[in-house]
Amino acid sequence: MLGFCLAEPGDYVAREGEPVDGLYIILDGQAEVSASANAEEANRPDYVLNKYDYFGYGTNSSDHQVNVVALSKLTCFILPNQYGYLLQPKTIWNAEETPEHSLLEKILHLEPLEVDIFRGFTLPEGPMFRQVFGGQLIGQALAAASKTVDCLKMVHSLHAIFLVAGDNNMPIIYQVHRARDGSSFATRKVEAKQKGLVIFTLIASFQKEEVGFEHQAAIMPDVPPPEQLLNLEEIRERRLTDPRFPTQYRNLAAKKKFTPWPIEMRFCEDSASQHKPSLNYWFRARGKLSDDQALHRCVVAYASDLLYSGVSLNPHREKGLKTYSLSLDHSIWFHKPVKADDWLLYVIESPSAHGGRGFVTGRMFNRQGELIMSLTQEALIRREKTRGPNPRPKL
Ligand SMILES: CCCCC/C=C\C/C=C\CCCCCCCC(=O)SCCNC(=O)CCNC(=O)[C@H](O)C(C)(C)COP(=O)(O)OP(=O)(O)OC[C@H]1O[C@@H](n2cnc3c(N)ncnc32)[C@H](O)[C@@H]1OP(=O)(O)O
Repeated sequence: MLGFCLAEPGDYVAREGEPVDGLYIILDGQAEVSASANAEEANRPDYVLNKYDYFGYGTNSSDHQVNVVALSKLTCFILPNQYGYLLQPKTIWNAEETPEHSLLEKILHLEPLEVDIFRGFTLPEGPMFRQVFGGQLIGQALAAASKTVDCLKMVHSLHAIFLVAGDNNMPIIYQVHRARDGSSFATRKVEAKQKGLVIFTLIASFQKEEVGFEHQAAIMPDVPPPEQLLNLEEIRERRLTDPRFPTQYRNLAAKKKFTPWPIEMRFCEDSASQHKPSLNYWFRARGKLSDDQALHRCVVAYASDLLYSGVSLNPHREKGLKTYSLSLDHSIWFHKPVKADDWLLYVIESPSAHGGRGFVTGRMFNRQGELIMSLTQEALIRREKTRGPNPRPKL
């Protein structure tokens, strides 16, 4: 528990050699630090601690190295040792390969190259498409922007444009431009480059927590809870073993290289509703994510592009149809804090498809029915041109 310490003049607040039990912050009064009498320390002058000075947790030793004695009536706030981690500088993702850590932290990990310049990679363990996955660009660019913003400010909106298909086989350089740092808001522009060419841009706005007007008009649809639904891998498993599918189809499907996505998804409707221009599914990050809101926002941003624009193709799906689809732009508004390793319901609708472009809107709710995020995207949706193997990225 957090606590306070009240001391009278002459009281010892810390004694040399006794275990450090927390970080003490002086809220009122003065205290004197007196060094021990050993030879080396004896020459060190005593000094006085004033309001907002602190001592205790964070020194290199688990025992006090000095005495701290109240010079006047003293009030200290105590942050116990178990909360010391709050004072540690946090990376917004963890690249360490611990089995329980989410692959997403590795995917979103960036190497700092220079001030405001970072390098990201496309990992073979992650979902791989013919070009760099749009969600990866959004997540990594947001991670780069977040690293340059005061940690009290959180992203509340972002707008991204996909200019050129990225090459999975080369690193991506993220250059952050600090557009503005205000007292409540900060704005960042990020350019993602490969071979010197800008392939993607992001503009993101960050805000300090603020109390204000509140309402929520959006209502979470009534859908089964995730525990009652199958995930993508289970659906695939069923298809492989379901005798109603032709053996040839099952054999082909079994031969296809299959890498589970770092995002687990559970679909609320069965395949009969696949022709509706809408889709509801629960999703969450696989594995454990570090407790860092900036990271959780990067993770949902990443996940938000996985099964999204495809919904605008739903009414047009027919046997043998091969489509060519690419995200063109993507916007997100974060209304409330998000926990990406807990279930979120993604409610997607496509109000329009026209002129080779499909438009989708999305809302994400947490299990309590709170609207956490709103999203929009436009994507190129065409019939696939018949041609040779996958076209090479245009870099
Ligand atoms: C309910 C249960 C559901 C279960 C679902 C289960 C599984 C689902 C499985 C998978 C889903 C995966 C979903 C992943 C979604 C991923 C979304 C993305 O990540 S998209 C990546 C991000 N976006 C981009 O990279 C776009 C970057 N921008 C561009 O590439 C360009 O700006 C452009 C949009 C292409 C426009 O460029 P340009 O003006 O030059 O356009 P062109 O029309 O000239 O085309 C250029 C070039 O594109 C190729 N192309 C175009 N049209 C077609 C087509 N119809 N067929 C094939 N290829 C096409 C082609 O190379 C063109 O070059 P060329 O002129 O030589 O023909």
